[in-house]
Amino acid sequence: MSTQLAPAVELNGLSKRFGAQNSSRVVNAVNGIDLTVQAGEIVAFLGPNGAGKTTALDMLLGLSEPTGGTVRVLGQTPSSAVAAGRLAAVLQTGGLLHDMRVGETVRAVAAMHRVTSRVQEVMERADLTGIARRSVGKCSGGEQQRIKFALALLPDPDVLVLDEPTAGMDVGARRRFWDAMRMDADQGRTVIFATHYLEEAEQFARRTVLVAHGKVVADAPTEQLRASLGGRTLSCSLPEQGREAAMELLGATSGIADVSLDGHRVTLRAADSDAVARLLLNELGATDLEIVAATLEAAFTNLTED
Ligand SMILES: Nc1ncnc2c1ncn2[C@@H]1O[C@H](COP(=O)(O)OP(=O)(O)OP(=O)(O)O)[C@@H](O)[C@H]1O
Repeated sequence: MSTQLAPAVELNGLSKRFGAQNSSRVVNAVNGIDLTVQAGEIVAFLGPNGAGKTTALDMLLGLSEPTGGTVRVLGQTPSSAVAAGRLAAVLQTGGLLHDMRVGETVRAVAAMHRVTSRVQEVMERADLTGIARRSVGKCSGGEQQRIKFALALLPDPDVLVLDEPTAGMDVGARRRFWDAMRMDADQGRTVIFATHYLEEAEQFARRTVLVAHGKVVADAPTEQLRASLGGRTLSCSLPEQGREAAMELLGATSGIADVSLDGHRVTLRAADSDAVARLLLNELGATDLEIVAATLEAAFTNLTED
């Protein structure tokens, strides 16, 4: 990998319309995305089905032309970045030859790109050395994605794009895939990946770009996105004496939502959990306080609901 001054990725007003302009079947799949990703960042593209993630990534990779706006990768057009081996991808589609063995596949593509010296390293990075002699056709979906990951690593690209790389994998396969990815990303590569899995964004990306209806609806550190949008859930036991009055007070306090009582335990959501915890413990005699961060799922639902 080489150092560079230009941002890793720059999307300006990126748009893609399918269908003729005046036709009733026109789809604005991507609708004016502005995004700058600096070298070394790991960014999740998170969004529901049909949000426009794949369409945006295809343009970022130069696989399709925007109908509006521009794409620069490391200051170049996507196709020159790909040709220079600086941009590579793991896509959902795209064939591997099933009759070839895993190691053979990686060696053949390495020979094509004249990078045979990298075979061993990428086999290790993608956790393939244990299955090098297995036929590709006998590999599980997760293993086949790791083969594609190895092929993408061969040119030692500065920017790696992954479109839902773990779609269809079970939890264990997903974890092994991300373990391999994490080891690699620690080397300073820029990684942009599309996912439906909220926990993948949470566990792997420091920054999350939330996409809905072809637009960016949020772009923030993943941690911050979750905290600011979802707040936290607090639950505690309230003493019987004064419980009714306490419930009334909680219900009437701004910044507190969804107050409910189950037996002697009250559960609520709060934006400022520290302040509410103080209120519960110091003023209302609460005990056994539990505070849980909202999931990204909650943040996601808040933001993408029409
Ligand atoms: N070739 C095409 N012709 C017409 N419409 C298209 C075409 N490709 C995509 N679309 C539409 O554009 C919208 C965005 O699709 P896209 O595949 O980019 O979404 P996505 O966020 O990647 O979804 P998923 O998570 O399901 O892969 C969808 O409404 C889709 O039906």
